[in-house]
Amino acid sequence: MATISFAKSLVNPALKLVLKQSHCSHLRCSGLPTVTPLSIVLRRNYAEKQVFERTKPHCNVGTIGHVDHGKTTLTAAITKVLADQNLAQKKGYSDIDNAPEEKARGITINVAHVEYQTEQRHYGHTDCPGHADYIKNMITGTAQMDGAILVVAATDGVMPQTREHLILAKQIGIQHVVVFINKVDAADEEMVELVEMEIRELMSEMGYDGDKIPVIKGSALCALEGKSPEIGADAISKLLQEVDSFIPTPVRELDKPFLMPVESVHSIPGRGTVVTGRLHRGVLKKGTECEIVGHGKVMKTTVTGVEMFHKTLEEAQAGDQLGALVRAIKREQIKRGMVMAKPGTVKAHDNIEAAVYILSKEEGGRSKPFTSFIQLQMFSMTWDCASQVTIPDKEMVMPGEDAKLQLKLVKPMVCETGQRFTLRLGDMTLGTGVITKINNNLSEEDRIKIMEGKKAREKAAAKK
Ligand SMILES: Nc1nc2c(ncn2[C@@H]2O[C@H](COP(=O)(O)OP(=O)(O)OP(=O)(O)O)[C@@H](O)[C@H]2O)c(=O)[nH]1
Ligand SMILES: [Mg+2]
Repeated sequence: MATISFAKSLVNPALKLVLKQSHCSHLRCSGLPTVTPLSIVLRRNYAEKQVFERTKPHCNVGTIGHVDHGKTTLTAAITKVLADQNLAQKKGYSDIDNAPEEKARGITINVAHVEYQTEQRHYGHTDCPGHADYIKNMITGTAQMDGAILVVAATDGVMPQTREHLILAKQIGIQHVVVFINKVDAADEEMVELVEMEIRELMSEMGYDGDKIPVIKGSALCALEGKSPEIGADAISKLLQEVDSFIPTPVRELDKPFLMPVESVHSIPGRGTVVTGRLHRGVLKKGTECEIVGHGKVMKTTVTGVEMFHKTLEEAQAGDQLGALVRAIKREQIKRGMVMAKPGTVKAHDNIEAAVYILSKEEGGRSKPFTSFIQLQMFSMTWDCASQVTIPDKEMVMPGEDAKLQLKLVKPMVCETGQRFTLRLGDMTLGTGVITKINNNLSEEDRIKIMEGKKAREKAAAKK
């Protein structure tokens, strides 16, 4: 967030509104520091003025793949090829590999944000220096990717981290992946073909359309060094064409159905009940029908007025902090943590799966591992709820590790796949995660068991 306000303070005030309506609102509601998109919309011209140049749609991509397969070399090569067409600033390998440290929810991630544009779009591109950084970045969404470029070296083929990054990409909802088979200068043709078959098979196994996925073969190093254009610069241009056409431009937050997590509720004499919060996505107008969901309730109502800074307004947009006057609902019926949304677009769930990163001790986490049946408090949007944890595929999770977890909540709360959350134990943040799957809601019997477990643990804690 600090970066965003810094960037905003550089903007001519007349441009603030434009920024707010375009990208900032989207950034602000992501709740995590994101650097690239703003650096894209803000460009320094040399008369020392900031100029707003939003001429093309924006898309976030990143390189993923096994260690040493050439992700950073490819990132540098892309900027070089585009710089030759005046579409990017050339970044050297070391500019990218010395990625600055970033902190998201206490988690330290080394991540390089590079920007460039093609004729079609602006891009924010993420490259991380190490495997652990990729895992953390994908889970915490330090730079959310709308699509990914999977780099596979022709000399090695599919390797463990190729798989691991792809599994995670699929789980967290990255639906579009373009493959770059790298290092073809160092492998014979037959080998390259075998690697292509192997990768298409793996993509199908992961639930992607392995036959249709674009696979480009080339050499990032040749492109970076300006050698053998047919496998160098030309292959990079081909890759970028595929990225342009295969990865769709994301739907802007403003175009999605509205959703506002409830922060607080007030009763205003003579007017009624006002719900406050920040509009997470979409637009909200006076007269809109809405549903208020969470804490085991679903209520229908109509928004009869929208206010910002004590002034009424016609329409609030994603990112706005607002108050919404609602018809015929009492203050006592609405609670923080519920979600106000377009009817039928959100549901409360209590049985979910997630990809989670557990903080190491140095990152502020605890020093001990945990096992199944630990009870953790889950925080997401404005709600928090006790949850019982199951680790389906290992004995325990160590600090500094990532894991797949099943979380059973003591009451249904609004959850969606791709939604991010943190897990806390007492006053300590244990980890952060993203919802990857929603399972059928718990039976009454299951819920009672979890509640009993919760009470027993509370009793034990009180005794201590
Ligand atoms: N022969 C050949 N070598 C390449 C090519 N691309 C990258 N390399 C070399 O492969 C090595 C690893 O490249 P990087 O770009 O650092 O790989 P990476 O995937 O970013 O590695 P990590 O960030 O450590 O996971 C370097 O020595 C590169 O020079 C290529 O097209 N051909
Ligand atoms: Mg690298």
